[in-house]
Amino acid sequence: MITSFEWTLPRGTVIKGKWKRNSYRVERLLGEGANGKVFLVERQRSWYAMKIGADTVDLQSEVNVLQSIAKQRKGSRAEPYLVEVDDMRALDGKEYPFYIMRYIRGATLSDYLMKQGMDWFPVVGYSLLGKLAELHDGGWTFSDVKVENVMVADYGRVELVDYGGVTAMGKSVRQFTEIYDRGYWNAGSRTADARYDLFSFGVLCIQLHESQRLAQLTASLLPQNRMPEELLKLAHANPRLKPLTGWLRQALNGEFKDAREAAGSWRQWMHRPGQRHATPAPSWMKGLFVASAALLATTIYWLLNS
Ligand SMILES: Nc1ncnc2c1ncn2[C@@H]1O[C@H](COP(=O)(O)OP(=O)(O)OP(=O)(O)O)[C@@H](O)[C@H]1O
Repeated sequence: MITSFEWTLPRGTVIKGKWKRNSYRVERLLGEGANGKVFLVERQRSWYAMKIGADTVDLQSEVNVLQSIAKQRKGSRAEPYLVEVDDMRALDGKEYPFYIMRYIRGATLSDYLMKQGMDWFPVVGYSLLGKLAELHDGGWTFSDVKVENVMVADYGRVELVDYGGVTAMGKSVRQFTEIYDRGYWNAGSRTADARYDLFSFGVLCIQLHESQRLAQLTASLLPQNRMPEELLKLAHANPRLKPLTGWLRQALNGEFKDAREAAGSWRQWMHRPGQRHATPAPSWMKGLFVASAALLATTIYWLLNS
């Protein structure tokens, strides 16, 4: 595996693309991984995310996928994800490829749930299934579904990041993370299909609720004993996941036809009697409530005094 480069870009650094000549001002590092570093950058008062690649070939294949997805979505009203592709020269004198993408203003999945509460898990899960279904409709699998690659914006709206693993259906999955991988759990091949992502989604649900036990399990199991049944035991022992065991069994055993069917079944689970719903009021509504209460108090005070 190619590891990321060592240097970083201090706040205020201006990056000028070698070919397109557009300039971007660095605000801060958003994250980094095996394929490169992602910075928050500004250009003409708009924020973007800039991914600088450690390896030209890897970044190019990610860009190719993003370009194909963009072509398929041409005409859609959604803001494009891929904005620009270029090269830059770093202080070490070497050239690095980069691409500019839409900045996703949100928290990572685990941070979001930690802050907003686990009652948001069903909503977020449903939104993620919808995102996967959209990608599958275009003939792609995300392939590297994992907690780190899911960001959540307001009201539980999910965005996927890191398109480095996206694979055309029927091809071999190239980028995956062991514990989320169907092959690792002896539950099927590494051929990209909708069920591959649904399997990883199932592991993600367990990872969010039982990360420690899942880590212990993977450390203790012999490779031949890794089976979906072991994952389901973890789910069954968790009070929040227990009611979802039936759904998880279908996802982990590849029994859903596609992500839409899985999402439909998830929705039924969400709306089953007794399920707690996350329906917090939007912040503007809370603000409005506070303002009205203050206005009422002032009016009463004024009436009493006049
Ligand atoms: N468009 C974006 N908007 C906001 N944050 C982003 C965006 N893209 C990436 N990030 C942040 O940067 C982190 C690293 O990005 P990314 O996963 O693409 O890098 P990577 O090198 O491919 O990582 P990995 O080793 O997981 O493959 C993400 O986990 C996320 O926190």
